[in-house]
Amino acid sequence: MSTAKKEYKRVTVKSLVDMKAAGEKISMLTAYDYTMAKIVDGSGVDVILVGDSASNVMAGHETTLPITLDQMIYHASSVVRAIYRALIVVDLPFGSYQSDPKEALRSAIRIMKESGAHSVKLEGGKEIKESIKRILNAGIPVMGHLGLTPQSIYKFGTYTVRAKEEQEAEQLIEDAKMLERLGCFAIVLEKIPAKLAKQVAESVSIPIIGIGAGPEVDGQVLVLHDMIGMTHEFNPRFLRRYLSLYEDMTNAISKYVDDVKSQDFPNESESY
Ligand SMILES: Nc1nc2c(c(=O)[nH]1)N[C@@H](CNc1ccc(C(=O)N[C@@H](CCC(=O)O)C(=O)O)cc1)CN2
Ligand SMILES: CC(C)(CO)C(=O)C(=O)O
Ligand SMILES: [Mg+2]
Repeated sequence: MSTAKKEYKRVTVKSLVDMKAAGEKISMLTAYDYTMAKIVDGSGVDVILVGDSASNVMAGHETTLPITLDQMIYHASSVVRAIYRALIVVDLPFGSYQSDPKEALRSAIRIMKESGAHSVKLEGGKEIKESIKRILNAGIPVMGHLGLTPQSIYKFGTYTVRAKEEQEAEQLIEDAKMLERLGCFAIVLEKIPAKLAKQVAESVSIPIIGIGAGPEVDGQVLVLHDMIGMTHEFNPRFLRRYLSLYEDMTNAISKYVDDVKSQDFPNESESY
């Protein structure tokens, strides 16, 4: 056997739009490091998001606001080295795009140049229209993010369901149509009523990826550490856990501690 790597057909922004047209649902998960990204990519996930949720999950911050562009680039470059198939999206962190469109483009360019990722994601609608236009003009694919936008948590004060009022719902549909018109390749909808999410997915031809947005959208995204049960104190109803790694790891690590204390580890076959 040669040492040639298995050839994968890469997921592209175009293949995602084609998947929506064909009715094939899109799977998306976060990853922030090489080892996890390798497992996620090898499992067949279509899109890997290097989310600014790394601020919570990796760094232990209360919100996504503190993570920096340099830190996002570090996470993204680690993920890029791991993947063969998935499309990689990187969150532009808080403060790296809100000041003006030129700064937004500079930040997006740094991500593309220094990490090797394929696209960026920005939170917001009409208020960041000019920034999105500029980034798209430079040939950088953009994913939108509407509904619950964690970078503006202090504007709302809570993580409750968004766009329950008629006026907010109409604005959200308007924003989604605008993002499509500008040329975004997909939109994340976070924590909004399932009925509204369905309506948005039917109103645009680009894929709508939901998190807490019900089943009638074009794909789903979750934070990896949530769905494998490592973040056991995070329990929103939209989360389905596929493993209980917090407990399993605690048990395994406790066993290791016991084995060291009792001098069961290492044994003869584990020694030289
Ligand atoms: N790890 C983890 N961290 C994250 C996200 C995630 O996806 N998982 N996503 C972003 C934050 N988004 C949310 C979305 C929903 C909720 C949420 O639903 N929270 C309460 C309910 C809050 C309320 O109703 O007032 C709960 O049940 O846990 C919290 C953060 C960034 N950080
Ligand atoms: C998955 C999602 C949409 C949750 O807010 C995200 O943007 C992140 O992980 O940073
Ligand atoms: Mg994010």
